[in-house]
Amino acid sequence: MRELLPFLKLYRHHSLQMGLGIILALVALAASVGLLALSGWFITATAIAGLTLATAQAFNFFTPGAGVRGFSIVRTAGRYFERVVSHDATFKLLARLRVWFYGCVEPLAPAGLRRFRQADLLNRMVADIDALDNLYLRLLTPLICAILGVVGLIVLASLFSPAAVVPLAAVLLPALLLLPVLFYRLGNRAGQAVTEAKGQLRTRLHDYVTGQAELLIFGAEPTYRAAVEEEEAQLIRQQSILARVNGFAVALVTVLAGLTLVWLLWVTAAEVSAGGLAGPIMAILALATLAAFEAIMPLPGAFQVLGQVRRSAARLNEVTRQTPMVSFPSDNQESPVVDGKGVAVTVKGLSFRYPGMMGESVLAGFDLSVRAGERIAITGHTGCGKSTLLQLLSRDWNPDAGTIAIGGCPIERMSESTLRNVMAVMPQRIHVFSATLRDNLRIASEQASDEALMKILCQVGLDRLTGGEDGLLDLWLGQGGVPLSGGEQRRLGLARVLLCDSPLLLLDEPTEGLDPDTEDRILQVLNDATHGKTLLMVTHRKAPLRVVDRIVAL
Ligand SMILES: Nc1ncnc2c1ncn2[C@@H]1O[C@H](COP(=O)(O)OP(=O)(O)OP(=O)(O)O)[C@@H](O)[C@H]1O
Repeated sequence: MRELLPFLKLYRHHSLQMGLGIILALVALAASVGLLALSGWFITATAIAGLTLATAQAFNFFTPGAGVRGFSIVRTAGRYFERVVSHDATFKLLARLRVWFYGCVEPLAPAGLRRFRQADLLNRMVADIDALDNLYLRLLTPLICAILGVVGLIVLASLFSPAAVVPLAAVLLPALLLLPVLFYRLGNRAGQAVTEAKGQLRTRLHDYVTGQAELLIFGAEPTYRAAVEEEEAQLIRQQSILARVNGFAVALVTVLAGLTLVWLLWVTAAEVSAGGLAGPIMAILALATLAAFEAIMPLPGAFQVLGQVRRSAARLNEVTRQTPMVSFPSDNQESPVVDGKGVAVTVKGLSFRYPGMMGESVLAGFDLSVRAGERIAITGHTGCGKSTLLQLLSRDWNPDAGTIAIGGCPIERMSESTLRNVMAVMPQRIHVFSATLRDNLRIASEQASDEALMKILCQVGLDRLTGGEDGLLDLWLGQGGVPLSGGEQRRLGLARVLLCDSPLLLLDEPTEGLDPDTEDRILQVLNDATHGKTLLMVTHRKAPLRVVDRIVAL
């Protein structure tokens, strides 16, 4: 159960509200037992009172009638407020869990997240965190209610009939101890498998849907669909095991309730015949026993989901317990010196190999010295490490050996915000957010006015896109909206870089996929915009070499 500890610690922040939820659940349970018990007594006592006219006239119908109504109002109100309070606590808890999880994930990107597929990570973030709400709602609350409900019933029984304590204690106490253990064992393996299978199915489905075009073109769709169906069948198999265990739990508790009732009636009937116990009290005990089994009923289900909850917690811990490969000092230990509009970049003896990579290092003892305001192109055969160099400069990874200094300051001595502010990066793959064109641009400069955004769009030639209803900046991009061509995506990436106004620009293939005319135009913009700035541009093409001062072959 150690995997649950980090999450239980987060529960502390909402302990008051969660405690109130449990108290309200207990109030609702007590009212439920009271309602059944009093109703049983009332019906029996009324029947007995009705045997003679004298007793019928003397019988007080009003007080127990009011009691029945009172209990039913308290039960309804208790259940209502218990739901409101406990669900509100759960939502707050889920929000805290998500923020905490995101806080753990962020420093891992990108190096530490490489082993997780996107859909799998999303599944952990959504479904596995959701599963943790079971811990409070379906496990903790029913368990506490069941324990207190059973103890309360046995104490109540002991007040009226010591003989009734025997069947109640003999059945309810072992049930309280054994049902959780039994159903945890029965549901554990299938529960864990359900969590795992849901993750696998979502990941496969995501691949199947996003790769639909390729699958159809290459005729691989039936094979892929069969794999998705196999994952689904696996999930259904495990779910049906859980459903059978659940059915068994309901049957077992129902049989136990029936047997306990018969036993209780047997011993209390003897007491009633002997005159030691009033008939209506016997009815109270019988119906209170049935109500107590209502409190026991959720226990098997609760412990059945424990396997799923533990697996979800373990899957989240797999992510959160990783140490970030790159860590930044919280405060700047040194600041880079900006010379004019640019910064100098010095790389000495840089070596790097991706974790788990076989063969030679991507970079081995690489040196580079770039003056402030110098513009260089980095060329070399495919796979020689050009993009890796840019990623090392922006600290996506730490080098295995060697040093990098920007503006005379070693990059590991800069806080993350200083490093991000000193450079603007255009990566090889541009991420287009499912958002408006304006929002996609504003990730580079939150304060940029619409005029500034339009000016940049004109410069990179994206002003010719067909605008949304409210104008070009409101055009919806991304998966759900208008897809951009490869060349348009590159120009969006370039527009972001130009908006940043940083002294150091790292551009990875900025003109890839552009026709010669557009490329010329973009290079002209780049030439004008990068005067005085330091530019490191990775390229395979000849045209961009026109705008640089020096070419470095890797
Ligand atoms: N995240 C990664 N994990 C493991 N290996 C990687 C990773 N990224 C790149 N590589 C490998 O490192 C080598 C250098 O990759 P890199 O992307 O830096 O090359 P490049 O020179 O930019 O290539 P291209 O010109 O094709 O873009 C390649 O062999 C590549 O397969």
